[in-house]
Amino acid sequence: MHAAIKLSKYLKPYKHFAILAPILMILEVAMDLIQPTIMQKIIDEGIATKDPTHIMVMFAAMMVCAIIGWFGGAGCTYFSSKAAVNFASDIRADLYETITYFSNSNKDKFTLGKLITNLTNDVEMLQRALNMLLKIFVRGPFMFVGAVVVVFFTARDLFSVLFYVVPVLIVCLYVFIKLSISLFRKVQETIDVVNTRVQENLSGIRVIKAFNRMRHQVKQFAGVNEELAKRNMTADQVIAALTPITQFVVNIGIVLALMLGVVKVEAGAIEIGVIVAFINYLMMIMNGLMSSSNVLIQIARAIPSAERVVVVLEEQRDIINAENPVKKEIRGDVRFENVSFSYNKQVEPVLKNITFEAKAGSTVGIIGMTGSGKSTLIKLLARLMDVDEGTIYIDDIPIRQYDIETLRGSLAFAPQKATLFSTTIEENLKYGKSDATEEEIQEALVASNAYEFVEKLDKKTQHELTQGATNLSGGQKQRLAMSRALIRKPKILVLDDTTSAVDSITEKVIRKNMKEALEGSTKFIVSSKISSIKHADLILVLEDGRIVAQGTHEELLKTSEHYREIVATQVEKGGVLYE
Ligand SMILES: Nc1ncnc2c1ncn2[C@@H]1O[C@H](COP(=O)(O)OP(=O)(O)OP(=O)(O)O)[C@@H](O)[C@H]1O
Repeated sequence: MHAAIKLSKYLKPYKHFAILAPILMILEVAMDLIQPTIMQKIIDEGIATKDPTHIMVMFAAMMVCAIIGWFGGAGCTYFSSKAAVNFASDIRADLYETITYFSNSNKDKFTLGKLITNLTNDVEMLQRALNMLLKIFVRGPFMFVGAVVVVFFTARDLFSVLFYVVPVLIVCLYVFIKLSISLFRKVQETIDVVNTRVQENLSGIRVIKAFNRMRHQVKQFAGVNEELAKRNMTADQVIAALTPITQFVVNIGIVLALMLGVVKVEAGAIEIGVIVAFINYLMMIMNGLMSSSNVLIQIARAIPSAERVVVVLEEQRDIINAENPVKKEIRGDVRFENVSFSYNKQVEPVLKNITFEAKAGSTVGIIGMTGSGKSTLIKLLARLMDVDEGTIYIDDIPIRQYDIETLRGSLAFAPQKATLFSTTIEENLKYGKSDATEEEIQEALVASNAYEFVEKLDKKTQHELTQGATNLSGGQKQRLAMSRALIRKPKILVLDDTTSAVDSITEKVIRKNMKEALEGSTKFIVSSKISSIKHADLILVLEDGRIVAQGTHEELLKTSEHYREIVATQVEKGGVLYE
């Protein structure tokens, strides 16, 4: 419930619609409530006394009520939908923005499947609940109370029937609401599991095929799918049983009313029309109670969704701007001073006491065993995470003091996994520089040695990439990701193992082009290949999160046993060292 209150701020801009909708609904219900009384008057005062004028007048009154009621109902639907759709759309937009700004550690707290459920299913659930709340929540109680009051004044002789019927109806509905809340909560949890499975299976479809695990995956999915179907079925069956049971209770009420009514009519206490009107009101009482319970069920279903949405919206961004952040242009001097970092604060740090200095325009090569902390080190430079201890300086200013946009705007990052988007090659490059000209695009493609293969494509830079750029080879993807970084002409360029899928001749060309294109930029090149980093002005050798040696290739050959070992292994394996 707390979560629902927190989300109520999203309704504020649409409060006029949210107020108008129930008011119009009251109008519709009021008109509905008048109808049986008019009908009673037609029977008792018109038909019984054979007075056609009275019948016509009452009929006209009935029509007027019906038209006003229709306007009330239609207006309520229009305004409630407007409020609910906009409310949900704003929440969805905020969720998307929050997730987009998530840092690595924020993101690690949620599975992708769960975030997708948040953005789709949960928001949809909130929209439906609000729509129903605005439309029916007023209708149900108002119709119930209205019908009871009207019966009290117009059919008091039959009022006692309500004492038997209404409590039974209320108990039935209470049991159903309780049952359906717990059933729908289980459905929601299973949807989460299904979404996570779908997301994981589809993104890993190639691995699944390569390992011939299709049957296993299909079987595994069938398991969760069956569970979801079972839970949905149980919940639906419970809801479906509600109508016949309440109808049965109401039918008993009608029989009671008829039995009592016949006695009263024979005794001359009431007219027949009163019985007809009473039966109508009894149906309204049932409808009123049922629609109230439907709304309560829908709200109960939406509460877990609201809670999950609020958890994401309230996730504190851990990478934020300092007060009065520095926005000055970056030159590119980088200094790490005793930097330590851990993903999980409970365990040993992934990086320990990292200290080095790189002058603007120089090239830093980072090499080390897998898992030694190379990618982590450069992610810290882009402030994708913040250091736990020590300080990273750029141009002698701690990076925490920079405006994040200024910092990231001066930096270009080509990550280990070349993530490209499902749009054209040109648009992908424009992620690097949104206003890039045709010429700049060509230049960047040439620098990363991607020009030739792009030229061979039918539509060249207008070639559409599939999701995950599966219509490109690994090396082509890497080169496009590099073009996207190079097009920015950044002050600091970070390439995280971006040539692992590129042959050594192509790599040599790229290195040469990059040197020319980015003369003044500081370049960080992470690689497991000596050939990729041996030309660097400074090479950092990482082992188990520590820098065990640093210097130029020649210096390290003399001073570092560890470096010599890496070189020796790569020579043994036929690595190209001296091209
Ligand atoms: N998001 C994360 N959450 C928790 N631990 C992580 C995370 N990312 C990396 N690690 C751990 O941090 C350590 C360093 O990882 P990192 O990716 O920096 O190594 P690396 O040297 O770049 O390895 P590789 O050459 O295989 O890419 C590893 O032990 C890894 O398991």
